[in-house]
Amino acid sequence: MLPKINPTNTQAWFLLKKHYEDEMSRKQMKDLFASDAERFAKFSLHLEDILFDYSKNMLNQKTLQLLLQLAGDCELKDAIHAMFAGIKINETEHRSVLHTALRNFSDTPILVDGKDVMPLVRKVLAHMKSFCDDVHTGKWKGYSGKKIRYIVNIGIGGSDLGPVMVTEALKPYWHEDIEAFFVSNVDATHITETLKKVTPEETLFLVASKTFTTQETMTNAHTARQWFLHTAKDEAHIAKHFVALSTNEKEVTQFGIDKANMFEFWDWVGGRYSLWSAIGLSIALTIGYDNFEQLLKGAYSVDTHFRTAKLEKNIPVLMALIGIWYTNFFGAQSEAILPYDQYMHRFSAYFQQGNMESNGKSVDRSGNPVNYATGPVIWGEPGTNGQHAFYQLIHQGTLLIPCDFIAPAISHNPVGDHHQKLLSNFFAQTEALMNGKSENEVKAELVKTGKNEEEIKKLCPFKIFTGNKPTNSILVKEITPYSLGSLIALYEHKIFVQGVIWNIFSFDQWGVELGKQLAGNILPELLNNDEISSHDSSTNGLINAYKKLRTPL
Ligand SMILES: O=P(O)(O)OC[C@H]1O[C@@](O)(CO)[C@@H](O)[C@@H]1O
Repeated sequence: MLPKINPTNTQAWFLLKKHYEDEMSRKQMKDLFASDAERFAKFSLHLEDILFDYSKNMLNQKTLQLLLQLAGDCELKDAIHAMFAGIKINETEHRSVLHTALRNFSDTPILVDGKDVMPLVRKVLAHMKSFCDDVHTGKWKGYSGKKIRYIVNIGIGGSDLGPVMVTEALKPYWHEDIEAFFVSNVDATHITETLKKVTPEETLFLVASKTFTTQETMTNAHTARQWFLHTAKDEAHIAKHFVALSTNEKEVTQFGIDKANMFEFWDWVGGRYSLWSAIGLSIALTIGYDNFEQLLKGAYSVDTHFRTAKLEKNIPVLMALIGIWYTNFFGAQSEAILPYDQYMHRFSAYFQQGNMESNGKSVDRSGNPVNYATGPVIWGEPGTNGQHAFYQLIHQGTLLIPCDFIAPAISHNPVGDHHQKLLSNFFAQTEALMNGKSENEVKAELVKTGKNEEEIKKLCPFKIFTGNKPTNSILVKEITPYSLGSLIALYEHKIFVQGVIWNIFSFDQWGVELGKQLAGNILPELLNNDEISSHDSSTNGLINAYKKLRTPL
């Protein structure tokens, strides 16, 4: 069990509030730098090939000390131990939380209900490896004797976002004979457009679903099955072109996939934490099992850091505490993740689910409504594109938006000076957000343009940058399977730490149920032309308008 401590009742919270009101709410970051030449050295950390620079934040040593005291008051260390030890901290679903077991390269057994899960984990990994080898060598062929060339992963949420993000981020590592596609939306456009690009004889469908009951996934899987059989004819050929990634053997076999073609995982793996499991088969098939294993090892390295590093030197803990500082004391309501790497274009989307489905909660671990803010909105786009879309608001808007800037020092595509131009923006943006541009600096610039005093007076207010906009900078040597695994694990553990301190349950997702339930009620109403009056006037009005617009059934 996790402790049930309301963070606002801790001494640290009281002291942090006072520290914010008396000191930090009025502090200028540029003054913090001006008064301490060693600020960068003091507020940055290295973890293998990752540099985490948290110096461009609205904090000083006292802030950190109080945030770490908050972690102590909320018994964070015990919570970390509890997760790794397989204690059922997902209390509302009576489950352990052990995505870390999926990448446990130590000899340490991990017990769930008294049974070591590691033999099971290793058995599935071995099955994934041999399957990848068979597909890549052509030992596993399609029904007409052709090698598998196309992988189509059919899944949604955690059964899609992780594989998509990782295979996109690691495109330079793709197996030369494999092309991967991902279908998630129940909008038939997604499966229709994908099936245009593949052939039944050369395609392997991965039906990825922890529950194997998700409407979108099962609908798309049946459509893919019909499409396949239209050419292949014989249902016996299904076995060569459909595999299942799931915890639910009963539903898998009912769908018509042999359990020998099922790659299992377990209920102690949350959907949004499942890319390390059998859900990662699409990753392993696309980049090769050895690279998939490097991804696991990169995450394992961070797990070890997270479990053993002192809190003050613990990167995920610091990421989490800095986020709490802005969310709960500065009133920030969102955080931007801005990877300066085009391959990483789905990284922030991945953590929309990871973060918002974990910590988008308003009831604490005792079942009471919280009286403080919890999970922020997570969003972002790759740099430099974001600079031409929303940086105006980050620089000069009224909202405080803490940003994580991520960049590789080495590009996979070192064409001309492109990478240096990308990095010059990566460095410049956090500098500009921190320093801003003062009225005097603006006036001096405008004088040089030859504008008269009246024009300068009029224009000046619009060109001032207040600065003091907080950012973390994460500089990675290169985006590789290993370093990507590490980056993902850093954010996973940040989310865990925040959930512990916010006294919420981060590993269930009851909030996704109501919409699905009501959609199930409405679906049969759409399958006839009758006028509907069973809902509120808006829902009735919309449904009836739809029926008038569409071709009558
Ligand atoms: O893997 P599955 O069971 O098909 O669930 C898919 C997604 O649906 C959810 O919204 C839960 O219903 C996400 O938590 C999950 O990742």
